[in-house]
Order: sequence, then C-alpha cells, then structure tokens
Amino acid sequence: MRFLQTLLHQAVRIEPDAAEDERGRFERSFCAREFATAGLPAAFVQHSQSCSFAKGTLRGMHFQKAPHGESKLVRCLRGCVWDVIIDLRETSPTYLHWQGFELASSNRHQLYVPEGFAHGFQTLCDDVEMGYLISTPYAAEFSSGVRHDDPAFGIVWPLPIAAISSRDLGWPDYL
Ligand SMILES: Cc1cn([C@H]2C[C@H](O)[C@@H](COP(=O)(O)OP(=O)(O)O[C@H]3O[C@@H](C)C(=O)[C@@H](O)[C@H]3O)O2)c(=O)[nH]c1=O
Repeated sequence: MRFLQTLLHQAVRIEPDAAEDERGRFERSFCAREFATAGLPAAFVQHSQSCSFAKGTLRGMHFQKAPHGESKLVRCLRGCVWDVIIDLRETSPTYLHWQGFELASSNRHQLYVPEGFAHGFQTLCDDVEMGYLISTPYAAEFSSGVRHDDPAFGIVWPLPIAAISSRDLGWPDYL
C-alpha cells in the first residue's frame, strides 16, 4: 500500500500495491501492520456499506461528535464518487480547509479520514456502492453534520444534486 499525504493535515490517500498475474490481481485493502508503520491509528470496529442509485446523489457532510468521534477508511466498491473531507479540528493548521478525491472501484484508492473531519461524497455514476471501516460504534445521538453548500467551506461539487436527504439539506451554517 502507498500512503500519500493529502493537502489536509493527517488525512491520507492510500493507493493499492497490487500483485498481478494471469488470473487477475491480489492486493490488501487493509493491513494493521502497514497502517501502524505509516503512523495511522487503525482500531476499526465497524464496516458499513451504502448503495446510491442515481448519479449525482450526495451524502454528507458527516461526523460523530465527541466523545464518540470516529476515524474512517473509505473506499468505493462499485462505480465512482467525488469524495470530500473537511478539517473541523480548530487547532489544526488546515482548519476549515476541504479537499476532494476521485474514489473509484477502478482506481481502488482509499481515503483515511482522521477523527475531527467531516466526510461526504457525490456519486459520479448510477449504482454506486461505498464501504467504510469506522473506528467507533455508531451513536445516533452524536451523529452530526455540516451542509454541503455551507459558505464557510465553499466546496465545489461536480454535478447538480440528483438526491440528498432532508437531514443533509438542513444542517445549520457552521460559523
Ligand atoms: C451511519 C449509520 C447509519 N445508520 C442508520 C441511520 C439511518 O436510519 C440510516 C441511514 O443513515 P444516514 O442517512 O446517516 O446514511 P448516510 O448518509 O449514508 O451516512 C453515511 O454518510 C457518509 C458520508 C459517511 O461518512 C458515513 O459515515 C455515514 O455518515 O442508517 C446506522 O444504523 N448505522 C450507521 O453507522
């Protein structure tokens, strides 16, 4: 696995190191030893998947509030997405900055999202499946978010929104 620093402090993009032969390909999607060597805390307790039907669907921008903060290892299992993270850690040198990444089942890139970030994505095709390893059990009452179009961040999304939850439309202004 190749661990590549992103523009956001401590957020890491991970590219696979595949072994290929006449049968196809083999690669690790997670390896505790390699994550430890890269200095990434990786005690995951939950694996979640979501399926989005339509191109242009937007989910986000989500996080869990303290003391149930979570880190995530995100990948696209089918199709492709524009995946976005925002650094919401007030003491971070990249506080309020966002960055977007194309995660696709074809490129098999993953994103390590540290605790204290908001995370979301927009699907770039129909029938998209996403998978996440998550460090903290789901705690509904601590589940929170910021709006995809909040002027505090100015995120640029690639497509008109085809579907979004009413909850995600209703997050108040962050600042
Ligand atoms: C996230 C989550 C949701 N749920 C329930 C709550 C609700 O009834 C239903 C759908 O939840 P949501 O609308 O929050 O699903 P979704 O918008 O797909 O939420 C996900 O969005 C992306 C961007 C993330 O980063 C994920 O961590 C997660 O927050 O599933 C769980 O039971 N466990 C979970 O871990």
